[in-house]
Amino acid sequence: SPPTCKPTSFPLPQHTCSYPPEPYIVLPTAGKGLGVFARHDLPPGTIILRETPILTIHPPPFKKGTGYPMPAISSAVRTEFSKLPPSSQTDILHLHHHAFPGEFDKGDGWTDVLGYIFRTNAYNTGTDIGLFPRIARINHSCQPNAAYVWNERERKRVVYASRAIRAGEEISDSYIPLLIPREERKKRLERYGFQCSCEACLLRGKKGRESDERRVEISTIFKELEAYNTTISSSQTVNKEEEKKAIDAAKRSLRLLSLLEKEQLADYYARAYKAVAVTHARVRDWETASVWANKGFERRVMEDAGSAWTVEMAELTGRFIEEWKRSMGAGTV
Ligand SMILES: C[S@@+](CC[C@H](N)C(=O)[O-])C[C@H]1O[C@@H](n2cnc3c(N)ncnc32)[C@H](O)[C@@H]1O
Repeated sequence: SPPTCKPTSFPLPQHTCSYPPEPYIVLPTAGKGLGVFARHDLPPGTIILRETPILTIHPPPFKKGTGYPMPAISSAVRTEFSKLPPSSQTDILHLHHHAFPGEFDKGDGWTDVLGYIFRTNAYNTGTDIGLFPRIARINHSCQPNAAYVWNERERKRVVYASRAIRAGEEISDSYIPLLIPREERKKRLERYGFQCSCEACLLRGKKGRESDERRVEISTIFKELEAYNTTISSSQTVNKEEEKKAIDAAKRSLRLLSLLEKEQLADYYARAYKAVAVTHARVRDWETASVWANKGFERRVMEDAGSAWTVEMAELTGRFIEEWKRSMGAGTV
């Protein structure tokens, strides 16, 4: 049951609650270190955490294959760390870190621990990379129930429930792109020092292959549809071939939805809803286009009400509804 605000041992102004009613609690897990758990049922869209980075660095150039060079990362982190107050330094030093066997013996040893902490916990902050000590306690899943967005205006990372989360359930997000097969995901997770044991990663044999195929197909359909959906105009004249292409694209967008739902990849729903809306606008099915544009808008709003994506979906929804009304003859004399 959700915790109640207990009376404090000293009087607070206007008897305010002594702690914010956070929707999560950090607890030890079985085999994953600490983890973040829902204190009560969290409907999709519930904001779980909003956090400003405690430390950021401007990343050195990324090297394909080997990633960011660790010595440069460590040195940048050490510089920023030294500017922080002791309480923030303690928060950072308490974070979990993973180092590969032998890394500590290679010379830099413990002086590099900040680099390993950073490698294990950091997230992007727009153009930089930063540490968020509370968000850092969220464990990974390849079928996560929470998603995140970087809010540039507030300079905060926002984590929200992307699916319904039950009270007591562990909250998970993803450290890696998810539209790749299990073996590739496994490789990408190596730097964090664990093997994912989410439902998707535990599938074996035929079921495992089918899940991999679905993820690759989702990625292919996104690429196809996003390349195709660059322009839409209600008054466009189309020849037979173009019309057929448009019908196929609308069908593919519905397949995309069903694949995403099967894989429960809610992180990608907003992107898919836009693809469904725009492909249906191209075949002048304004009702479907309006409904899915509005769903996309609702998803984007829950991430960040003021983002360019939210504004775009609001505009598309308005436009498609106008076309829908026109197609029904509404507004004509
Ligand atoms: C960003 S931290 C997450 C919080 C961490 N569990 C802690 O105790 O602070 C990343 C580390 O958590 C652990 N971890 C995260 N997701 C995991 C998972 N799905 N299975 C096992 N360990 C996981 C790994 O040790 C990883 O290096």
